[in-house]
Amino acid sequence: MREIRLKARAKINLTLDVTGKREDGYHLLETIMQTVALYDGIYMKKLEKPVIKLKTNLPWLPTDARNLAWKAANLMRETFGIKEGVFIEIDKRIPVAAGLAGGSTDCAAVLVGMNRLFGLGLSEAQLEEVAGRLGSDIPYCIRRGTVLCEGVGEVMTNVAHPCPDCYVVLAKLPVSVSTASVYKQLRWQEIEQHPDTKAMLKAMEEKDVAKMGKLLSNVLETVTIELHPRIAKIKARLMELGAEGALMSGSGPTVFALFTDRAKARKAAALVKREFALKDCLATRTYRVRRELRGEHNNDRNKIQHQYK
Ligand SMILES: C[C@@](CO)(OP(=O)(O)O)[C@H](O)COP(=O)(O)OP(=O)(O)OC[C@H]1O[C@@H](n2ccc(N)nc2=O)[C@H](O)[C@@H]1O
Ligand SMILES: Nc1ncnc2c1ncn2[C@@H]1O[C@H](COP(=O)(O)OP(=O)(O)O)[C@@H](O)[C@H]1O
Repeated sequence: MREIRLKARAKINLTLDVTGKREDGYHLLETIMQTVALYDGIYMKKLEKPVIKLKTNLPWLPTDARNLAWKAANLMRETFGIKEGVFIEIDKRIPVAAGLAGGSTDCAAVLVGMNRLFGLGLSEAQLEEVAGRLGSDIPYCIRRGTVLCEGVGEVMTNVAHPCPDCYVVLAKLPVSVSTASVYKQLRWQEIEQHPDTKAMLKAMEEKDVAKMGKLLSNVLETVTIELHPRIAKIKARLMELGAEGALMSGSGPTVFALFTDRAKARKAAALVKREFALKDCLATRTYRVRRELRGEHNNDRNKIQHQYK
């Protein structure tokens, strides 16, 4: 194989709780992650020269070792003694620094692409292990689907009954939020309202999107909404426009809202985009991976055949 095209999909956090802090300062999480259909296009081609060349459609995005996709290719070359080089082109469609794991998912896709392009034969479990060396939510971006993530994101459990298919509006304020400063400002011991993760899993089992909407909860909102109160206004407007629920994703600033009706979701996205003068506001849908389409919730990672579409 000389070249490959992959779709690196974004994620949202349906619930996000902070349950403690590690000795190194990282916060311990309990979060239900969900893949959405929105993706960055990734094209990879083998090069004879031993170099990593990266190109993106965003002129200001770094294309050197600061880019997680570059880091992924580099780590794979070093770890597995790959002599040839690789050209990577990223068609960035996921808003950057948005709480949608755009960089992490590009990184995961490049790990998958290197595995296939160079015939390394690594299992999903092995890819997840390599991914964990590059960032805490990158193993999830390898696995995808509806996954309960604990630890700092790397302890993953496939959810028995994944999120029912529904429409998702993503609305990002044009502000940048530093994940590091959100965690730093979070007074996790004083949090009063914690997500009810078990109830969310039950609502998914019942395929009850309305119930899920009411249970959406993210403790990082307390910090980011204080910094950017317009996040709360966008949430309220999306609810007025018929959303079953609305929440900030990850450390923000993107707000997502769940809809059962496609036309309503598209209309809400168009209206919110105009009313709040947003560059990034669109309607997408939840994305299920093959194991979920087959009704499996196998946590034996070695048995899961890797599929990355
Ligand atoms: C908030 C979440 C939820 O899914 O997603 P995003 O908003 O990034 O999408 C993640 O926990 C984002 O994890 P990750 O992507 O690894 O965060 P990074 O930007 O690498 O971390 C920046 C800094 O945030 C702090 N940090 C990060 C993760 C964590 N569990 N606890 C922390 O305290 C650390 O100080 C770290 O140095
Ligand atoms: N391939 C990439 N795509 C987007 N951002 C990247 C990438 N590689 C590195 N970054 C850097 O990662 C930072 C966080 O971006 P991103 O992963 O999109 O945000 P988040 O973690 O909030 O979802 C950005 O400041 C960006 O410069």
